[in-house]
Amino acid sequence: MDKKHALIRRPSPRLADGLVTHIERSPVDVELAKRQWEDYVAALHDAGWQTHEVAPADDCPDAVFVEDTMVVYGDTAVIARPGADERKPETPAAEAAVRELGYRIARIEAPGTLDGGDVLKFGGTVWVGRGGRTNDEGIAQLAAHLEPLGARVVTVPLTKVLHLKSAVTALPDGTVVGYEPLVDDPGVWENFLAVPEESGAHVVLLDGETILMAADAPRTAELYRERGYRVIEVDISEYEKLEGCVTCLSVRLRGMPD
Ligand SMILES: CN(C)C(=N)NCCC[C@H](N)C(=O)O
Repeated sequence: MDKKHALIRRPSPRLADGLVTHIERSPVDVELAKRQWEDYVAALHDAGWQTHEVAPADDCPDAVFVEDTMVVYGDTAVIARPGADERKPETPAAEAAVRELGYRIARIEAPGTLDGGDVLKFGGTVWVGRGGRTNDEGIAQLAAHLEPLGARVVTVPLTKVLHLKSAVTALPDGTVVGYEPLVDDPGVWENFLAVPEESGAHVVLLDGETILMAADAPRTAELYRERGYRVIEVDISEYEKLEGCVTCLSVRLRGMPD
């Protein structure tokens, strides 16, 4: 069976200067963060994923959150135009990495802004959070790129957290999971499931039965196990201090369950 592929980007030595918008800044232990990143990558490898490193961007504190640089749909990679100016230099090397892997490239252009973390895909539907980082023009451009490929693009309000995937992600069966106090409108999803912990709302699908999530949501992990999933937990405390979560640290490529 073909390996599953994911992009990753190692943390910058300036990680501790990463952006913080909705939470209080607290000191980041960069050495611990590097070890946590190695463990995250090892968890992907253990689950049968092959990783491809985007060239490091040592001057960009938030570059490790590589998910934000693009939206991949089928054989197309739509290169994001980050809503935060500090993050705009992150995209050229990310684009080079997916181009090298054979993706067709499309781009969000000014005045559009869009961060990959604002985009949740499942079964042909693409929900996009319109909030701090992604604007209407960015969403319109994404729709123009993806709708001809068969996607249905739905705009979702987002005011309480940084990115849509800070609020909700989807389980392998399509259930959308979220920590309700941080979800603007849970009614957007017919199959919404409220989880008891904030970081329990963030899952990376490793295969149809296996979920990767942060280690600080044990009650939610148990809930997922009760639903029959194998749950792998990783400690990403240093990234959470920068409003990062498990999804942000990779981009899953072709053939992945979204
Ligand atoms: C789903 N999420 C949360 C992401 N995809 N990205 C997190 C980026 C965090 C960074 N400090 C920033 O403020 O941009």
